[in-house]
Amino acid sequence: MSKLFRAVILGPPGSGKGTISERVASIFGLQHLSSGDFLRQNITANTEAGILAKAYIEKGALVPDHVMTRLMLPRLEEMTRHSWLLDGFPRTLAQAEALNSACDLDVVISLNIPLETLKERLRHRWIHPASGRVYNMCFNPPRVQGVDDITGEPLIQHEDDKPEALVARLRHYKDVAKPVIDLYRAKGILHMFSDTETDRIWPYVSSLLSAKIPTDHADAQRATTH
Ligand SMILES: Nc1nc2c(ncn2[C@@H]2O[C@H](COP(=O)(O)OP(=O)(O)O)[C@@H](O)[C@H]2O)c(=O)[nH]1
Ligand SMILES: Nc1ccn([C@@H]2O[C@H](COP(=O)(O)OP(=O)(O)O)[C@@H](O)[C@H]2O)c(=O)n1
Repeated sequence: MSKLFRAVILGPPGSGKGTISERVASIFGLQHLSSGDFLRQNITANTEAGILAKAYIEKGALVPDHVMTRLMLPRLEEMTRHSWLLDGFPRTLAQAEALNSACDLDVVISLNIPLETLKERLRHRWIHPASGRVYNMCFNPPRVQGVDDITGEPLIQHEDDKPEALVARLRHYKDVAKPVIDLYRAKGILHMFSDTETDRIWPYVSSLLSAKIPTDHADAQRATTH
């Protein structure tokens, strides 16, 4: 069996993790595991973890480490036969250490986007709450203003994407993420990308993954997903 590929994408809210992950999933055939989407599914399904997490997310706070690891590690267990790209987890050093003890990562992609750009993007970000689909009224608008392309249901804006909550949230992200980035840098698997546009970062991410992902594996994954 060809070797499985394990990657993590790190970056502040609005840095383009979801956007890049979707491209990686469709082009390289990796499973995109978004902890934010998984949290939202758990909230909708009223699971124990979902009920716990909801109170934190509504306040714009981070969900505690033990809740996140109890949610995500079993999810990764289910994926032992797949290659994946993990988006949104780990967010803290404790989460990174828990992930370390569960699996070996091949690559960590870290998105370094200027604060002004993040603020501008998140101001325009709207989501379809049931699916987690993300739109940007400038960069990636829905086909019909204000409604989801697939279901036609209304889009909403996260409380914590509204300008008042944003700056504090982005500052806090930086403090919490620094030791996680340092850990992966020390392991020699960190690849940092800096720009204001996803479309300019994408070619570099794509060539990194082309070089790292075994070709037979990428072909095999694509064959099973198409
Ligand atoms: N203007 C602009 N918006 C972008 C770009 N890349 C992503 N976005 C939008 O910025 C918002 C945040 O992107 P997302 O992928 O959700 O970031 P995440 O929070 O890191 O997962 C979304 O509304 C995206 O559609 C870009 O290069 N330019
Ligand atoms: N490891 C994680 C991932 C998400 N979350 C929470 O879930 C929310 C949505 O996560 P997300 O990854 O979809 O969105 P952003 O990081 O773009 O805000 C975050 O704003 C956090 O409140 C968390 O607390 N810990």
